Amino acid sequence: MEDGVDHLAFERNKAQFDVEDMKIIWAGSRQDFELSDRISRLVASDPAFRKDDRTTLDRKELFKNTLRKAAYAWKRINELRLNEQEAYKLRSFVDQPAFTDLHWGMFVPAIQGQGTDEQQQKWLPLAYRMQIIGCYAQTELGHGSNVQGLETTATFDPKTDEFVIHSPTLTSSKWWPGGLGKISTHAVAYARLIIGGEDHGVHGFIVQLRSLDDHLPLPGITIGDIGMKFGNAAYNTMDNGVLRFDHGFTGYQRRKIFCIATRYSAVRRQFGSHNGGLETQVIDYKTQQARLFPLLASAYAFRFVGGWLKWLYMDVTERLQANDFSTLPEAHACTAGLKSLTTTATADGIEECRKLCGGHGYLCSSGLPELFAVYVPACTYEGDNVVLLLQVARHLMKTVSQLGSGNKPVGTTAYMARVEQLMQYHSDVEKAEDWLKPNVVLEAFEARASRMSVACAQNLSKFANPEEGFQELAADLVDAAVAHCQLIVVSKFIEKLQQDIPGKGVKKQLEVLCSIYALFLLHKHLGDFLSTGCINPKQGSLASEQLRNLYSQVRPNAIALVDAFNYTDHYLGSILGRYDGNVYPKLYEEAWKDPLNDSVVPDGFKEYIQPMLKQQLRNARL
Ligand SMILES: Cc1cc2nc3c(=O)[nH]c(=O)nc-3n(C[C@H](O)[C@H](O)[C@H](O)COP(=O)(O)OP(=O)(O)OC[C@H]3O[C@@H](n4cnc5c(N)ncnc54)[C@H](O)[C@@H]3O)c2cc1C
Repeated sequence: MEDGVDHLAFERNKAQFDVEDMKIIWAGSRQDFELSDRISRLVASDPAFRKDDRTTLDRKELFKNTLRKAAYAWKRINELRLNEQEAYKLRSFVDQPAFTDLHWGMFVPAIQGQGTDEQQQKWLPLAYRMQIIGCYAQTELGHGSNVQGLETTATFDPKTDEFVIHSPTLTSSKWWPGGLGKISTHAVAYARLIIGGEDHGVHGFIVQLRSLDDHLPLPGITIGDIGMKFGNAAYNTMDNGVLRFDHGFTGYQRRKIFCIATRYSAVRRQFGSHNGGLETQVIDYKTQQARLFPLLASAYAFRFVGGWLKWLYMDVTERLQANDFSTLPEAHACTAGLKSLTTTATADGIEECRKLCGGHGYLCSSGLPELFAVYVPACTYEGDNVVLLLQVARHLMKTVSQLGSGNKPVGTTAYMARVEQLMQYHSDVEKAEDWLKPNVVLEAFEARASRMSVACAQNLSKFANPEEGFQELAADLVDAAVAHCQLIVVSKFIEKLQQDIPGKGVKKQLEVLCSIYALFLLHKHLGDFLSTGCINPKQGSLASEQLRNLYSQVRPNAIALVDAFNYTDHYLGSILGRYDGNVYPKLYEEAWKDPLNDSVVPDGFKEYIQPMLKQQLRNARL
């Protein structure tokens, strides 16, 4: 394999659609594509942003390296006069979790969203210029999901007109906030508001943590990093912190893996050589396709539901401004459920992709171990995924209970209004191709979701105490919530396909991917569809037959479909996923860069190994 050669060119020539057109669809618009393309190339071409040495650095070196990159990124953002959107893209393509993520993603939005006018005027200009650096300090050692259980207190002192923030117990120590451990000068800290001895529940307070001159913690504040986390490098670039107040005073990557696993599956060959010819590309094994292509389809499905979520957010914001709260509970359930569904599927998908890449997927140079370690906590932070699904289930139970009351279900629960019809539904699929009809798929998903919700509601009604019933039936409720959320993703993919989609062959590919996504879910959750009586066993096997046909259709397009993500090799950070497919020489080259290969004879040989070989361990100093 030579350098400068596109080893995947034969794969790219097979594509039945125009990959440049798909890049635009993937990005959302030509403008979004051009922006991402420009900024990702800017980052990739700047040696200051190199990241291939990350897994070999010790924690202190890694952390300092993160600080340097964050400072350099901010310098470039100012020098190039990047706007907010460009700056956000630049930080994303630097691709190294840092305190700045929390500053811009949680601290600033918390002040914008929850601060008073006075607080906004005081703190936002400083935060925008990074003259103060902030974090979001909510979780405590004793409580994460249960926000109402937080123990930190903020007691109003009328004599000084100040809030006294205090950590009364060990378990009240703030624990986990990113950027808190070593860097943040300020925090939006959540504490119980106590006025005149009365507890007014949990509120956010802007608290200064460190001196703006010498960075030392302010009096009464004990602060530090919570220690090493999962994996090498990975999230260890972040100073997740611990904080205790002793009466101190006060005043917010999944597609990479699919790209890596798809490209490598086309490069990797095992068995099947005839008369000394080439062996079989592992991507041509049907088992590889059945594991890989649903993941590829999910990347597109989640991309489109993500675009729709943006719209939902804007819609709810506009309504709130007009004092219209009618869609808020449904929008909350929707965002909570989709966060849970997509992060769980992606975390599981990363491990599947590692296995799809065989042994080499276990090497840090594959990029997969680091991606795994960085990504998996997303199932926990910003709301534990099971806790979030239980919130969705509560909303679904409320929706079902109100069905007869004239309270019409809105948005993504609107299908529930047809519950009587959906309870009578029996799929009319007779042949495998029937499963390609969007309405056939949609109705089956609607019937399954509504029947699972109705069954839960019926079982709940058997309990004298509804809360006891909710606890007892929690696992079934979570399954019902998952069914509802999967319906949302499938329906939004289908809606996207009803729009005008320009570009040669693009729409056809998206139709194939949409069918794969939906039929794979149906295959995986066949038990749900059968036990609720939405489909019969024969129709289940017709869906599996159609799925196999669809895998054959996507096969020639697989490489082009991941090329459409338009990732630079820098951003992808994986030898297995290289655009040019030149995997083996680069893996070999990379191995020699490991610090263990700095010397031919390893440190420790003389003291420990030589005495063993020479049968002199008895006298050795161990
Ligand atoms: C990498 C990382 C970064 C983070 N960054 C921040 C940050 O910047 N700021 C911040 O404030 N916090 C941060 N956190 C904390 C994060 O928000 C919490 O970890 C999260 O909210 C989950 O809470 P927990 O850890 O208490 O889990 P727990 O709630 O203790 O969950 C433990 C188990 O109990 C289950 N469980 C909990 N409640 C229920 C229930 N009612 N019914 C059924 N099952 C239940 C959960 O499903 C889970 O299986 C971060 C965490 C991580 C891992």
